[in-house]
This record gives sequence, structure tokens and C-alpha cells, in this order.
Amino acid sequence: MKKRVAVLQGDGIGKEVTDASIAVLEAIGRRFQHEFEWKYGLLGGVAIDKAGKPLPEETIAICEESDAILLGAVGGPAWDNNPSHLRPERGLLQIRKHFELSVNLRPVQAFKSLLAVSPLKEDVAAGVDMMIVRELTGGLYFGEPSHHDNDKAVDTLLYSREEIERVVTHAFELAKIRRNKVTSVDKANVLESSKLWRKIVEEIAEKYPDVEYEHMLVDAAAMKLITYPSSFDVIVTENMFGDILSDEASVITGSLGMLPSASLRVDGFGLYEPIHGSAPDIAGKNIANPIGTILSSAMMLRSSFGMLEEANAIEEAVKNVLDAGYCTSEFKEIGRNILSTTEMTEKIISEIESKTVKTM
Ligand SMILES: NC(=O)C1=CN([C@@H]2O[C@H](COP(=O)(O)OP(=O)(O)OC[C@H]3O[C@@H](n4cnc5c(N)ncnc54)[C@H](O)[C@@H]3O)[C@@H](O)[C@H]2O)C=CC1
Ligand SMILES: CC(C)CC(=O)C(=O)O
Ligand SMILES: [Mg+2]
Repeated sequence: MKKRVAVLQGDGIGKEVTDASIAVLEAIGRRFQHEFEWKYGLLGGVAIDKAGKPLPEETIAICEESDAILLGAVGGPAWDNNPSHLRPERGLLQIRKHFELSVNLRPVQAFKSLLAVSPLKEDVAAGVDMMIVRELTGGLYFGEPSHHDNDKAVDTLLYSREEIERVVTHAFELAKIRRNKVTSVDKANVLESSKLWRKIVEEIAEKYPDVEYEHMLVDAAAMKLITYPSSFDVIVTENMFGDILSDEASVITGSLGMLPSASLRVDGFGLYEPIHGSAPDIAGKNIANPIGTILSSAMMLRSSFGMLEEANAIEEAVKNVLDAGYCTSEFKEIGRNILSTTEMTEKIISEIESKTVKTM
């Protein structure tokens, strides 16, 4: 059956990286005989410019009629001085809230062929395979009141029991099918919300006697991510800590452009996007790394469509292309074969197509 995907390209490199993902998914469709239907919607700065708001109703309607959402990134200097309700990032927060995408999965894996470019020593980065589970629809980015004037500013860090239980349970379930370890990251030595977080983690942990768990303060976690990253299996944390720690963790892979994500509702509906932003400094140059978005589409195939073999095919193609010595320009120190965004996409597609079984 045809899979309907809402495509929200957003701003900056958003179009370049979603175009790459769509080309790869089309190749998967040809190899495995699936049909995808792409419906484009406005989000972020382009939506403000064309429709007067960062998340127009028409975009919501397109997403509601779709089986999954593929997103690029939003934001850029053109809108940096806009009032809060007309910031591109507001549209992203609104869509996450509207679709109740409370669990954000950010897998971090070290690719062997890129270890040399990781600022970490090769033996420290080697073998890293962690899942950051970030709460996505609560916490500081959503709490009210939130405003500032010339003399003072306020943001509100609010979490309900239900919000914490939902994401922590997801983390423990994931640990069960991974390496049975959860690290819950908080700031319980200072924050009240973290004290409740910790209490709920302990309650939920009781239901998972085979899963080892630990609490870690976020400042120490930031250090340990760099000094001993392979010690982590599943990390679960609140919205802002997860946002920051996942960008930090991308350093292990050598580039922010490598990391995918899935933002999931409890019934499995999902939005898939790379963890990076709109990268205005490289937008329009055809040099952005499309791999984070391409791997996000593999997560879409697996989580939203149950297409496991197809998801594996994308991940294997990415790995093979990297192993063959190809990379995008941010890897120039090790770059034996530097490719543009479109060339990298073509390489990954050729790799997928090379495995196609020819039928007579
Ligand atoms: N999910 C989203 O839509 C996000 C949006 N943003 C927005 O993006 C805009 C730019 O924010 P920044 O702080 O510069 O973060 P950014 O993630 O866009 O870029 C940070 C650095 O990483 C590089 N980079 C990012 N993605 C890359 C890729 N695929 N390939 C190669 N290099 C890549 C950029 O060139 C830049 O040097 C802001 O307006 C920000 O609010 C930031 C983060 C997430
Ligand atoms: C608008 C921001 C919360 C986006 C971001 O940095 C992210 O989700 O990683
Ligand atoms: Mg971020």
C-alpha cells in the first residue's frame, strides 16, 4: 500500500537534506516495490514568509493526512529578530506539541571509517552505540510563563508525572531490547522537576528488574559522554538536557550532520528529522551532510512502516559508502573522497541499487 509522507523542508539546508532522503526512499521503493507519496508543507521561516505563521493550518492538515512526517530543519538569521510567536523554531515546537511527539530517539553510533576524524581518541570513540531518549513536549521549551522585558526574563520548567512516566517507560522498554542499561540524566541536586524525575525513574525501574539503571547529574554526564562514551546504552533525560547532550554526542561521530532522530507519539505515529539545525553558514552550497536525514528516513521505515529489511538496507548502504572512503566536506581532514550533498546521495543510492536482485 502506498505510504503517504508529509515533507516539511523548512529553512537553510532543510531542502537539500530532505531532497536527499526522498531520493534514497525512492530507490528503496524501486528495490522493494513500495510506493511513497510526498506531500509538501510549509514550516518555519518559509512558512512565516509565505503564510504569515511558522506552522500554518494547511501544514497540520497535510501531516494529519499522512502516515509519517519527514522534516529538514528550521530557522536562520532572517528571522532571528522576530517576536517569539513569529520565530521559525516556534513552528517546530508547535508541531511536536500538536502531534504529541513526546519521545525523541537520538541514536549515536561511531562509524569505524570516521573514527580518525572524531576529536576523541580512536579507542574512546570506538564501539559507541547509545540511544539518547529525550523528552520532547515538556520542560523549559514549553512551560508558561515565558517572557522577557528589558530588565527581567522568565522561563518555566514544568513536568507532570504523566510526561515523565511516558518517556522513562519508553527508555526502559528500549533498554530491554538493547544492553539492559538506563542512565537517567537530571539535575536533582538543584531542580525540583529533577527530584520528581528521579523518584519516577526509581518507581519504573522496579518493574524492570533485569535492567540496570543509574542516575547521573547532567554536568557529570556531559563530561562522561566525552571521556567514556561507550559506557552508555540508553540515556533518558528531559527536553533541554537531551537537546544539548545529543549535539555534544554527535562529536563522537565526527559531525553534527551524521545524527538522525525519530519523534514518536505513544501510538507510534512519528516525525523524522536530523538533529542538526538549518546550518545557514553552508545553506545552498550543496555541501551539507545528508546522512543524518537519510538515517532518519531509515528510522521512519522501521518505526512507522515496519519495513525492517528496507531500513537495514539504507543503514548498510551508508556504512558501505563511508567504509569505501567517501565523506562530505566537514570531514576534510580525513577526506580521501570528498563528495557534495547530491554526490553522497547518489553514492548511497548506487549502493542500494547494487544489491537489487535482478528478476528476468
Ligand atoms: N531542528 C531544527 O530545526 C533546529 C533548528 N535550529 C536552528 O538552526 C539555525 C542555525 O543554528 P546553529 O546553532 O547554527 O545550529 P546548526 O545545527 O544549524 O549548525 C551548527 C554547525 O553545524 C554545521 N552543520 C549542521 N548540520 C550540518 C550538516 N548536515 N552537514 C554539515 N554541517 C552541518 C553547521 O554548518 C554549523 O557550523 C538557528 O536558527 C537555530 O535556531 C537549531 C537546531 C535544531
Ligand atoms: C527549536 C529547538 C528546540 C530545536 C533543537 O535544537 C532540537 O530539537 O534539537
Ligand atoms: Mg538541538
